[in-house]
Amino acid sequence: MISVQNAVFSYDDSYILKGISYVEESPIIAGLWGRNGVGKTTLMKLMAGHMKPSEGRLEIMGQQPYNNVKAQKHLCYMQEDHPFSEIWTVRDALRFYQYFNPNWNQEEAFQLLEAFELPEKKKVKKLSTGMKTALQQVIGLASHAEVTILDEPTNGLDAGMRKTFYKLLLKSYEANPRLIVVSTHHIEEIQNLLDSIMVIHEGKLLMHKSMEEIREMGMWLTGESNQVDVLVKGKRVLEESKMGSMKKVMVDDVISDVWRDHARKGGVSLESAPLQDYLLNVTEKKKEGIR
Ligand SMILES: Nc1ncnc2c1ncn2[C@@H]1O[C@H](COP(=O)(O)OP(=O)(O)OP(=O)(O)O)[C@@H](O)[C@H]1O
Repeated sequence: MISVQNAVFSYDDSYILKGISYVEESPIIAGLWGRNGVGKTTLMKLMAGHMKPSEGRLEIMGQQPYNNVKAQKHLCYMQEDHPFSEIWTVRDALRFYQYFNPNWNQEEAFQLLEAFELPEKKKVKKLSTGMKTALQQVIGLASHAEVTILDEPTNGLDAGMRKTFYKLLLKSYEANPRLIVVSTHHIEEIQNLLDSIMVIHEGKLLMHKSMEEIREMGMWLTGESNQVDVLVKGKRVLEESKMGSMKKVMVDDVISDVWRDHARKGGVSLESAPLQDYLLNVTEKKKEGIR
């Protein structure tokens, strides 16, 4: 459905993406995560055909997306702060995207408008930031495009609206599975909806894993400093803190029976690291080190 082969992108002489390869062959909800400014939007714009890679090749449903109407028929890209015409009402915006999206589901569009409490007759330019984001997600979901790309779909949404969005995203996907790529900073909130995650770091794809795999990664060990030090010797430590004689250390490894056994013998407690903390640590430059 999406194939990205060694995509490179630079603005003038500044390289943003330094060779990204990514293939998604079946309908799933895929997360895209990375620190601010790493190039998530850039990658999404390349996938959506809004920009051309400096090198490499991209295909959406077998078609290269840049400047290609055939590929655009399979695609719906809702970028952050999506440009809408100044004179449009909410209804006009729906009509416009209905025209360009052959799989558009009008019934779902109206249900989504209602769920987000978006008034059809209101001018888009008069919507609040959160309401405008909600409108973008109504369009993205109602498009039923084979490849739907949502850039920061919860930007400006309050906690209640984010919850509504997650519920509607899952409902829409389950009724009509397609490839939905979602970039997000709210990884803890959305992780239960995702099937896989891509992590971009320093212009490269640092990880592309299933959620089952990535949830297992990273663990905290807490106990007497000397015991913890023995256990983490030779391991990749991502974060540590001391409280008196106690130490808490995050290790880049997966909890296993061997770890459980060693931890029990050393009187050290073991727990899995929250995903966001793990990702922040593996994308931090200088803190980690091998013991
Ligand atoms: N038009 C442009 N000209 C030059 N540099 C740009 C332009 N647009 C973006 N950049 C730079 O490209 C890099 C990647 O930007 P991008 O918006 O893709 O990152 P992002 O991961 O989506 O960030 P965020 O999480 O903050 O939204 C940034 O360093 C940004 O400053």
